[in-house]
Amino acid sequence: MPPHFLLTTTGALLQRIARFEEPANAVLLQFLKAHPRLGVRERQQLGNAAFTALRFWRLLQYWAKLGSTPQLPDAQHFERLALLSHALLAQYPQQPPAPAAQAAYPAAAPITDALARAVLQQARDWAGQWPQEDGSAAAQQWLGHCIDALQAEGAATGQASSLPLACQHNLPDWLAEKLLSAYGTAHFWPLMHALRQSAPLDLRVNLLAHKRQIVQHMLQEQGIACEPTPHSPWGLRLPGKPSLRQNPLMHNGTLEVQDEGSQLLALLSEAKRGETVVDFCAGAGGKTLALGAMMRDSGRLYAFDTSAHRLARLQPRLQRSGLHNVHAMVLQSEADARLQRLHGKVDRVLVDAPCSGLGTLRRHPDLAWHLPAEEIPRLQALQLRILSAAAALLKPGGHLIYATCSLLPDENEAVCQLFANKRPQFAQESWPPLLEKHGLAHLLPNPNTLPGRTQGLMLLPHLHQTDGFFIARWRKQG
Ligand SMILES: C[S@@+](CC[C@H](N)C(=O)[O-])C[C@H]1O[C@@H](n2cnc3c(N)ncnc32)[C@H](O)[C@@H]1O
Repeated sequence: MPPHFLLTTTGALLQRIARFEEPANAVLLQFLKAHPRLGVRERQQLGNAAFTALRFWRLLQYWAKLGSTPQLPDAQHFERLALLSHALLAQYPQQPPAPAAQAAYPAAAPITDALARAVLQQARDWAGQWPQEDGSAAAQQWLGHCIDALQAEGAATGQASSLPLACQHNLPDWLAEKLLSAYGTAHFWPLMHALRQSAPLDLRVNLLAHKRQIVQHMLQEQGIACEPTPHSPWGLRLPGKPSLRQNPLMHNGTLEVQDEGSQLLALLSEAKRGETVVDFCAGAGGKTLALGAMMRDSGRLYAFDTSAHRLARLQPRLQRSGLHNVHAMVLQSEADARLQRLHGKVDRVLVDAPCSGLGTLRRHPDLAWHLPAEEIPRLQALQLRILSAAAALLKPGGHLIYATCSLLPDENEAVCQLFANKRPQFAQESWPPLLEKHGLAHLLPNPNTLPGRTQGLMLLPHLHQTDGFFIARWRKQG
């Protein structure tokens, strides 16, 4: 049972996160700094409970408010959320089903009434053990009311999951509607299951340093359990998510933290030795480093971004990586006049475009609440502008790779379509042969089951155990 002070502390943290002014990760870090007396285990429990609350935000709000008129004072409301999130944490499976495969996630709402009852009962049992002055009786009464409501609803509907839809998808309505129409129920619910779990810790082995197998042994010798990632030839997955901050393999550039989907995106851009390659939206350089290793530190690799702050974070990583072929440049905008020098000269351009980031909801469950629906058309226009500017750099026969970590067709297929309408000289490359070449043909889901996915490759947490990524490729005709 979490001690009562941990529940009040979790409540205080949730109250800050719920302003949705800053990313939850940043709020958590500030909060932990301000509470130096918390032990290692308590810090971990606090973080896990806060992120669980964010993953089940609407469900927990619904339960916390049930039977409470007038509205509860804030502190009490957030303490209720805290109690429920700790109970959910104890009851909801944190790991993906094994073997993690499409069929393993049911195409049904994640919270069955049986699971809901177990969570509420767990919370009630804990509240029953509190001293009276901590509000034991009131909490038990409220939770009893929630259990009765669940039972009544279940009896009325006769469904395995009788909770309101919003309590099942836990997303803003506009977003749930968009995803449901993009993926259909057959994929929407398995996706919702997968997005409710925390992402694994994936590392990319820098092949300029060592082979993956050797690094796997090195980690295992340090007592760190790891296994090769299912799809990327460079990846290691660490199920226990140990802290690697002090690990020499991170300090000497042998390992970089990188989701397997992001590794695949670099792999499928197929950068080669001696080429001129541009990473147009390089950010802190996650893909740049992988591209540089693929090019074996030869040719020229340009890392562009409009954010000096993000690009600055690439520098120490570059030094560790052993790469010397990278030229970083902060752009004024995608229309920066200095880009003209490269027009028609580049073999390959990767556009890892700024996007809603919804494919990373496992790691950043609060993203959905920071994102206004009106942001999507703005992003789409920016994505199209960047893609068009990037296309101008390519020589005939060159390859353009467009990627987002968004789950929304508006930022993916729609952008490809708009680009294709403007630039008929760019021929879309077909995925099956490309994937086959890399032994990755299994990444393509049956196109009949994923509606409208004709333009790109979609990596999805419930199908591939990666963050959500969209990737499209074109070849500039000569
Ligand atoms: C998805 S992030 C890139 C992540 C990066 N590739 C990595 O692997 O770490 C998108 C990046 O696009 C940058 N960006 C935004 N507007 C841009 C523009 N007009 N031109 C180039 N980059 C831009 C952002 O600063 C951000 O770093």
